[in-house]
Amino acid sequence: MLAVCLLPLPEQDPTMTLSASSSPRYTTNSPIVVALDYDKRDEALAFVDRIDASDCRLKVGKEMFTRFGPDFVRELHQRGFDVFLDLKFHDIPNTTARAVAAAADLGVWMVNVHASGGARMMSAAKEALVPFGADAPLLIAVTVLTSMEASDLADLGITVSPAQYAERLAQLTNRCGLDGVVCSAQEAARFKQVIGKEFRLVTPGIRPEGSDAGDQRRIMTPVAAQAAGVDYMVIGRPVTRAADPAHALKSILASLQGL
Ligand SMILES: O=C(O)c1cc(=O)[nH]c(=O)n1[C@@H]1O[C@H](COP(=O)(O)O)[C@@H](O)[C@H]1O
Repeated sequence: MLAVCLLPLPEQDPTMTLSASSSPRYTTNSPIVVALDYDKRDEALAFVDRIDASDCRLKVGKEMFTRFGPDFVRELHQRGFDVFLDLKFHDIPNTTARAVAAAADLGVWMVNVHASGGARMMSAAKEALVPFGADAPLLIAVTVLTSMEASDLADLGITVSPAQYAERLAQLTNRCGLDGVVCSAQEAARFKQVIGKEFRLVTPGIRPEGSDAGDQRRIMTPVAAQAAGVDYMVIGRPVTRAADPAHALKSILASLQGL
């Protein structure tokens, strides 16, 4: 099922350990997941080659996966990084379950589906990971995209607030036995309180003080997100579009360590 290849352990960081899986599963204390949304493979790898796998995990989303495919994920694994495969599956239960199993075969650390695909879809996805045992990736569900605000939901006929709708989807995700959700950091404190500390919260829409929100709407700074209890913060453009992306990542890490 999983291809077996031996990856060298980076010697410089004793906090990192490989699991039995063929891909890296590092226990890094870093809560940062950098969204590698580049349209050029070489540009993405030039950035990756300047950072350390103990500083962050990497997210491969629709753009890079569509351009460069599973081989790009394997390249990141070979460089020692854990990968969050962010393809936000949303389909009939059978198709979603098979896609999630394909992600597990690739050896990724985390994979996601849309919670709005419903309970049967999420349960099928969860079930598809059972044969992978301890090597299964974390399975999380997207609640309400961080780019959405109340008026966007109203257009869809949803009249509750983004926070209320996200909570409803998060509760459903939890009942289906998934590992956590993607939500806004603005919802994190409430979800930790009502769903529990073990339920992982992955939060995009992270913007360091003074950086451009762009298309994001429900945003928070890295420091505030950490204080709100998020487990993993997804950060893209504030790092990748910075004049010096590796330096931007280090600065955000330093701001978090100052807490
Ligand atoms: O699932 C995601 O990662 C995701 C969910 C969500 O609600 N909002 C969101 O922005 N994302 C992703 O997180 C990343 C955020 O990137 P930046 O806005 O550039 O920091 C993008 O790759 C999005 O696809």
